[in-house]
Amino acid sequence: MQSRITISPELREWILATTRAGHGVPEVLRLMKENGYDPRQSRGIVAEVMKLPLAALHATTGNPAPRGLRTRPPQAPEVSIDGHTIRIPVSVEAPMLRVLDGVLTEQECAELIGLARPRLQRALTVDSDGRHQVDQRRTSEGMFFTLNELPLVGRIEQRLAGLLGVPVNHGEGTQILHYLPGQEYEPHFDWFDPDQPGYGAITAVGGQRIASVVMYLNTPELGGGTAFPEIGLTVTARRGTAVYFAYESGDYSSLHAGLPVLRGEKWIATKWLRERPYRMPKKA
Ligand SMILES: O=C(O)CCC(=O)C(=O)O
Ligand SMILES: [Fe+2]
Repeated sequence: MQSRITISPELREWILATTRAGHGVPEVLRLMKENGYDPRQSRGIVAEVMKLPLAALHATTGNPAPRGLRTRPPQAPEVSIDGHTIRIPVSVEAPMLRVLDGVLTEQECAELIGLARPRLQRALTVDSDGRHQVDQRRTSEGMFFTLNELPLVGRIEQRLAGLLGVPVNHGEGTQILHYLPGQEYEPHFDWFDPDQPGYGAITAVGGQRIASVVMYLNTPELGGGTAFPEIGLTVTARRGTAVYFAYESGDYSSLHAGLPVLRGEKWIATKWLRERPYRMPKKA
């Protein structure tokens, strides 16, 4: 498991000396990339060394599109929405994260699994060109519902929109994933890397991702939780519960992983939200 990045004294000193010598943040980031640093982590490192908020650093590295919408984190102990009482037993501020108990009813979970099962395919991830491709880091099977594809799907989208204060049309289609014993989703970020060549294409519609909601549709017998290794948190996969977390691009505290299922199976529905209205790109 990846652990929190440690910043060596040498690197810290080099960043400070380079900026003192008059080089700007973009130049520092470029040099770090040339020397093999992961650009996604470099921003966080530079922000920390220079005691700058990450958002200020994005301004200096030229993010052309204006900042879009952000989610409104629901507050503990509970929120009532759409006739459901959603309890919030765990809150974290960095990354912004809430565990949401009772987002879905048992019946809704069972119905989603039943609808998704015949449509499962080897799960895909978005590659740097914005195309969907088989990803070795993710061994599960999955499928997507389009926005408001069925009354049940639309109802859940409305519920999440009300809960997080972001209109339904900022959501990507709900994704269902199915994991068998041994299958997992290795540590990753859900935000798109601004330094990847395909970033412009991926974010042309909808902009950057701003938050994820992972809803557990069943309770695996053993394993299968969602781990946040930077903060040492593992959320238990439990039918009807969800974990919501919000992030900015470059926020490495939002690193997370679907831990291997050890016994039984695991079904989740994932909702990714964008900063601007989003619609599915047309098939090529
Ligand atoms: O399976 C999990 O617990 C995490 C899933 C996830 O990270 C994702 O769908 O982006
Ligand atoms: Fe994820």
